Amino acid sequence: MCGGGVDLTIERKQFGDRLILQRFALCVRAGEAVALTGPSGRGKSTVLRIVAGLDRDFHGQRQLDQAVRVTMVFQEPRLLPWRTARQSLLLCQPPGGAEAVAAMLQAVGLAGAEDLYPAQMSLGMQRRAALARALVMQPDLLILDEAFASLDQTTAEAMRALLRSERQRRPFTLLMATHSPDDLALVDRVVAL
Ligand SMILES: Nc1ncnc2c1ncn2[C@@H]1O[C@H](COP(=O)(O)OP(=O)(O)OP(=O)(O)O)[C@@H](O)[C@H]1O
Repeated sequence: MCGGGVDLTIERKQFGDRLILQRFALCVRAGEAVALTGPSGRGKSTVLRIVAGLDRDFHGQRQLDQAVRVTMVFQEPRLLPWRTARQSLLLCQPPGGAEAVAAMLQAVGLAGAEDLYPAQMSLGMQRRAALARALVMQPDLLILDEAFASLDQTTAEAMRALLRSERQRRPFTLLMATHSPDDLALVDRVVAL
């Protein structure tokens, strides 16, 4: 086990009889930032879901410190349709309560949009709300699956800056799948699939 981070060995991962991953190992130290890159369909999201504990149907081993708080931002924002942005964040019972929720929504540029439902938000706004929901929980491990895709350059850069400042304020482990070369400046190490 590598210092409270992630220690993953996938001997084999199949969907039905399709072999997706074979003999893949990933070790991320606590506090490290790692990007997974590689062509579409190579298995990046699959690895992230396995690390997050959402997919246990594989041959191999996953070790994660029991006490680690993991949050994940999916490729699709996955907000609850019947909750406003503010309610979605509050529902997770974040450590800083309503004050932290308001501050985080402001930090992702959603001040004034706190009481909108997902259907009333653009995809980019939903993505930022999903990022805010993950960050406000003060995770030990944050998993991002192409979280900045479909954001315009300026907004994506603002989200990267937010991530950087959050990690400076309170160091946490970051594991992200990305196709964007701009994201690589955020990480210590790149793992190509
Ligand atoms: N639930 C599923 N059922 C069957 N096959 C799946 C499932 N999820 C993923 N796959 C298959 O697993 C492979 C890897 O998919 P995955 O989403 O992990 O790739 P990826 O590298 O993240 O791709 P992208 O960059 O396009 O997001 C693909 O061939 C995909 O068709």
